[in-house]
Order: sequence, then C-alpha cells, then structure tokens
Amino acid sequence: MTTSSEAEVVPLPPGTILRGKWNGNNYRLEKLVGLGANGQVYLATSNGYYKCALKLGLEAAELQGEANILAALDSSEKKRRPFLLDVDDALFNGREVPFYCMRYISGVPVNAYVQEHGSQWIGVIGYRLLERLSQLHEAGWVFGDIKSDNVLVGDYGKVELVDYGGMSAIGRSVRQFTEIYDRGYWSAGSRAADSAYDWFSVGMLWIHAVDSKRLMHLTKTLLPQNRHPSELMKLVRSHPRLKPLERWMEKAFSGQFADTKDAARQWRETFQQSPANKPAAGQVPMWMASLFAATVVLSLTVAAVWIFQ
Ligand SMILES: Nc1ncnc2c1ncn2[C@@H]1O[C@H](COP(=O)(O)OP(=O)(O)OP(=O)(O)O)[C@@H](O)[C@H]1O
Repeated sequence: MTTSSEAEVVPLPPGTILRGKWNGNNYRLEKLVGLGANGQVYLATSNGYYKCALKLGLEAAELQGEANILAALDSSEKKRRPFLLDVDDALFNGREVPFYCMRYISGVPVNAYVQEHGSQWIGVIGYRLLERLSQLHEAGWVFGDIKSDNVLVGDYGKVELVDYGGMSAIGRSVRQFTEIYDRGYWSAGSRAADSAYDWFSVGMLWIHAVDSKRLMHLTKTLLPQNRHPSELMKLVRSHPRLKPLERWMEKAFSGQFADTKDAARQWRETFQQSPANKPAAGQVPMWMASLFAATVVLSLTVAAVWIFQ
C-alpha cells in the first residue's frame, strides 16, 4: 500500500474490477455497504469465488493505520479466523487507489435489528456484545467507536463488530469515536483508552436503540456545560424498557465494573431478575401471536438458552 495522501475517491459502480498491484488478487465490487469518514466499504467477490468486504480509502496513511491494527488484532487473537485478508493498491482510471480486504460480516445495525425484531432481543445481543468486548479488552484493545452502525446483528441475535481499524491499544488515546457515544462529550471521563470507555458507549448504544428520539432531543437542547451522565440517567429512569437496566447503566456511566466479564455477568443477572426484560409472550395479542408465532418461538428459544445456560 502506498502511504501518500490520495485525492477524493468517488463511489465506484457495481461490477467494477480491481486488481491488486502487489498481491495480484482480483476483486469484483458488488455493492457499496458503508460510507464512513475514512473510506468506502464494498461487498466484493475475490478471485471469482469468495465474498469479502473491501475498504477503499480517502486517506492512504489512515487506511494503512487501520490495516496495521487489524493485522495486530489477528495476531493477538490467533484462535479465531483472521479478519484482515489482503492489503494492496489497485490501479483505477490511471491512478493508484489503496485498499484492504476483510471478512464480510452479514447483519444489520443493532438499532435496525431491535426495531424489526423487538426489544426482547436486547438481553441476548447486549450479553454477546459484552462477551466480545471482554475478549478484546483481555487482548489489550479498546474498541472505542461503539455505535449502532458498527455492531452488526445477524440471525438469532449473533453479534459481530465492524470497524476494528478504529481500535486503540489500552493506555493510548481513543483513535476514533462518535460524539453522542463518547464519554468525553458527556463529561463522564477522559478519552484515554480503557475498558470503561467501551462500557460507557455500550450504555449509550442501548439508550440510542430504545429511546433515540428523546436522546437526540437532549443532545440538541442541552448546553455543553450541562452534558452529564445524570441527564442520561433521567432518560433511563423514565423509560419502561430502560428502567430495569438502571443499576447497570449507572455502573457503565461511572466505570464501576471490576472488568468487562463482570459487566457481562451483571448484564445477565439484570435480565434474569427482571421479568420486564424477559420475552413477553403472554402479552402478545392473539392475532399477532398467530401471525408471528414462528418468530416468537424462535426468539423465546434463543433467549431461554441464553438466560438459563
Ligand atoms: N467487514 C465488514 N463487513 C460488512 N460491512 C462492513 C464491514 N466493515 C465495514 N462495514 C460497513 O461499512 C460501514 C463503514 O465502515 P467503517 O466503519 O470501517 O468506515 P469508517 O470510515 O471508519 O466509518 P465511520 O466514519 O462510520 O467510523 C460500517 O458501519 C458497516 O456498515
């Protein structure tokens, strides 16, 4: 990959073929799946047969930094399938475009998943997210940019993170973050990369997923000097879906878990103790129950396995 700064990269049409200059792999771009501050992500077919996510950068040095982090993450988590698959430059319309390729994650952002499948999934998804974060933290990384778009949920509430390139080594400054999920924005602590930074963003993720209108209203109307976790806790206490999470949220916003395993354990206990947070099959109207019977049975099964395992 080159390290010179590149000019703007315009979105490329489906069917575009990119050939890696150094490693010689061919990629057919199938569709644009993400547009971020640091580049464009495409679903691509590699060498005619396997699917991957290809990220084209606007800024070669930034993209190289992300690829380095993905490579370091793969070597610190050797037991799982590698995430980074290729790093190269492609010649396109006479100019060099830097890119890297990673495992393609199918799934939808957590907000969309909860909207479509119901908030009874929060327990399962939240627990799996905390388990994944616990692995990262134990390996010495802080994810940093936890937000709905970076937490993809697949079938049966399977959780995968994307945008590992924005991660930071524990003890450094957080490299990438999104304002409303950021501990610093809410005057709840520094932007130093520690596990508690991610706990804070996880708390924000659930307020955003369940009560986004009031959260957006709050961010628009609060004066910067009044941004404080106590304002967030007012939202939590006054929302029926968030209220049962009150104690967990308080700890997440003030960094009071022993570690991320403890945060996951307490998350699970919260859902075991609170009937309001368990799937409410009995409250489903008859017409809806029959219409969605298959979905309800499926979600109950997964939630039951999760709660009682
Ligand atoms: N491996 C992947 N598999 C599937 N989709 C992905 C993958 N990586 C990224 N995406 C999608 O592309 C979007 C943008 O990617 P990414 O977050 O890496 O870019 P970014 O420039 O860092 O974005 P942002 O400004 O949002 O942080 C993601 O939110 C996600 O929807």
